[in-house]
Amino acid sequence: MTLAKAQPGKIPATVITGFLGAGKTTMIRNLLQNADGKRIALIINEFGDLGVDGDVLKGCGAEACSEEDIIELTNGCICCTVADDFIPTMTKLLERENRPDHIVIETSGLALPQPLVAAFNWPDIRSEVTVDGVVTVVDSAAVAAGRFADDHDKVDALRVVDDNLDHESPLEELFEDQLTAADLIVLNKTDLIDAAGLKSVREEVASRISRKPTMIEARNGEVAAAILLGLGVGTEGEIANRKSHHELDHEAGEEHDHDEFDSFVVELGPVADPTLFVDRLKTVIAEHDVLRLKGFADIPGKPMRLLIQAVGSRIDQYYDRAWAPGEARGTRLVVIGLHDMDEAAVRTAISALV
Ligand SMILES: Nc1nc2c(ncn2[C@@H]2O[C@H](COP(=O)(O)OP(=O)(O)OP(=O)(O)O)[C@@H](O)[C@H]2O)c(=O)[nH]1
Repeated sequence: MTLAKAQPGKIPATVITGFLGAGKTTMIRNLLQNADGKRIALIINEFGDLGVDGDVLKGCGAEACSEEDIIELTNGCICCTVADDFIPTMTKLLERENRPDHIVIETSGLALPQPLVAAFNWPDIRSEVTVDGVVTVVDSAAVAAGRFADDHDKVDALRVVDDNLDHESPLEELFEDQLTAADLIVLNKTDLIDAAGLKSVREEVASRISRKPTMIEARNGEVAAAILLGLGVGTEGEIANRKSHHELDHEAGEEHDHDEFDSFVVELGPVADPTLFVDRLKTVIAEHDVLRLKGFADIPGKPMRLLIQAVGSRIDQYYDRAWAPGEARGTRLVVIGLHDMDEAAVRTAISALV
């Protein structure tokens, strides 16, 4: 890949984006464990009030990135808090005596990468850092299952009765916006689909964007550091040509917000039977169309907490670390869905599982 536009003296920053649960944190964890001796500072932005990603990454014990190099931005989606949150964080990072070799930024699964990349054109940042590249992680199984494809016939039919329906679904728009910003697309979770499925995912992804960024395939986010880092694009100089739906709408007078999505945290007591709990959780997720659920469960008699990760109704679980001395044991799950998700009903359904 070309290094022509790499800027000597500036710290390269890689922006990693992709929809909820695509595998961004998993890919970064793998990167930190195989960083070819680079010292990496990590800025993580998560949607939902429970820093699960930060916890997962801090617990990975990789030498490339100590705990002080992991910075969590928790005041909402990074694309909306660029001036208040991201710029001051970057400035502080750059003032450090011991500067990192590379900065990796994980956006929330609901963030538009464009405003973040554009922030690298701010004078204080531009002189010191450049965007090495934007990497968009795709959940190939979710694409194959039609998660991001609107039923256009249905929408067209609804539009006949409601002219205000001029938007694609929020999922479809975000999916396209995150692809539009990409310098490299990682088609992840290839283990969950067959070769024919993967071929149609490639075609579908390609059909969503006019540019042709490189597309690679991965499982469990296993992509070599030499591929992810060192793209040398300087994306901040090109981002004006990769406008999101929201920027285009904004030019037409509409504002961007995250009202289309909602999140809340459910706190529960101990979970006596984790197998049964997870099994029933799948049903709750499917019935209420929960997009993403993640958190930790307290299993009586176990010294470790159980990490629960659901993307749609596919759930992974493993004991990730021991409860720390003095740490209050408890079950805490963050739930993310579309804004019309019935929070009270989901809370009641999940609470009934323990
Ligand atoms: N089967 C399979 N599961 C995967 C793969 N990559 C990630 N996962 C699982 O998918 C779930 C979500 O992965 P994350 O890495 O947390 O996804 P994310 O994009 O960081 O999620 P958000 O930060 O919530 O947007 C976890 O349970 C992962 O173990 C993969 O290639 N195959």
